[in-house]
Amino acid sequence: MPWFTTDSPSRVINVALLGNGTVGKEVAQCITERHEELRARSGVAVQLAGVAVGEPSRHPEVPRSLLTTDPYSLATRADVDVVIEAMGGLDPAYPVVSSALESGRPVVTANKELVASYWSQLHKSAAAGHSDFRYEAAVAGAIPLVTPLRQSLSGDRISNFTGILNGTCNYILTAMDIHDQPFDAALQEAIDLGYAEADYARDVKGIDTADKAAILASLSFDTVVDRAAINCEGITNVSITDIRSARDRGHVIKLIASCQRPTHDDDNVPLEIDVRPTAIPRSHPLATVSGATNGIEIEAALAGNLLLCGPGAGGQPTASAILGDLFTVIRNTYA
Ligand SMILES: NC(=O)C1=CN([C@@H]2O[C@H](COP(=O)(O)OP(=O)(O)OC[C@H]3O[C@@H](n4cnc5c(N)ncnc54)[C@H](O)[C@@H]3O)[C@@H](O)[C@H]2O)C=CC1
Ligand SMILES: N[C@@H](CC=O)C(=O)O
Repeated sequence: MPWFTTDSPSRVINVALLGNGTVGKEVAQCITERHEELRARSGVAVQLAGVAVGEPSRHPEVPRSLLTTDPYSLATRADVDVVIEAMGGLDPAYPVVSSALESGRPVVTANKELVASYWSQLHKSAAAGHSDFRYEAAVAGAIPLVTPLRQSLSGDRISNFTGILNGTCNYILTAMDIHDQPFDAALQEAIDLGYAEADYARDVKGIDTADKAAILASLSFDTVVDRAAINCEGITNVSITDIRSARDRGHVIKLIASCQRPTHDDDNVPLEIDVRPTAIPRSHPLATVSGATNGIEIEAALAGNLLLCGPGAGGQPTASAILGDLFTVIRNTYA
């Protein structure tokens, strides 16, 4: 039984893929190599209409006819049904994604900086164009988190969350703790494994974690978080001595993001989002979350304590979340 029934049994969905780096490459590979399997399972044929990149010569595996350096023209082309944005950054991502949404095209993005910085504007663009807007891949890689917050937990009342939301930082801290590895060597490994942002300062300074925490807080507490107001401290000042001294006390240092619902539901009381390296006891559930894995504890009135863990960075885990969103928007828009 296919996932969708459409007006045409051979419905073709044309996807504009913006970005063919660590994440985009994996998405492109799944769409092309698993085309028949996905068609049999879903009931629609998903194909790449084009791939926007910075330098076409660096992508010999993509047919030249599909490559473009103009993401705006590709995303708003008349034959494009869905846009997947995996370029990163704000420019041109913001004007391209908002135009696609306003013109009625559903958009799936992995770009947390974009979603956190332009939360209200992008949701307004989606509403104006009656377009589905999905960003599961933007927070904690493959862990289903955005969809559970938007759907499964929407009738509950979340009181707080605490999480490890950056794979690069957790990889570095784990390597320093378990292997006594120097910071720079561990960072280089995280970059080589495809975990780090194009500008790795966003990871190690805690900026990426703050973007993700802002998205989670907006979803958890039905509010619009002022991203610019979040103070964050990254892991650049965490030394091997700090790690060893925490270890001697039975603790482990993690980059923790936390947020609590204000005690009074008063719009004037700002949400406090905290991002900082924190020594937690080895018995804490997040203490065993190691390497590029992410983990988040969510406390809700009815559900109680939830602990979600899984691969938080890397091309394949992120592609998993993007493909899930892709089939959700196809189901919502074309089925
Ligand atoms: N690498 C990871 O583990 C994860 C990354 N993400 C997010 O996914 C997005 C992409 O990340 P990566 O694939 O790691 O980055 P990347 O740097 O490996 O790839 C970026 C791609 O976008 C293209 N691009 C950049 N600017 C462009 C422009 N102006 N016009 C056309 N193409 C352009 C580049 O040519 C490249 O193909 C970012 O928003 C990142 O935060 C999200 C979850 C995990
Ligand atoms: N650079 C990010 C990638 C995933 O969001 C990280 O390390 O977590």
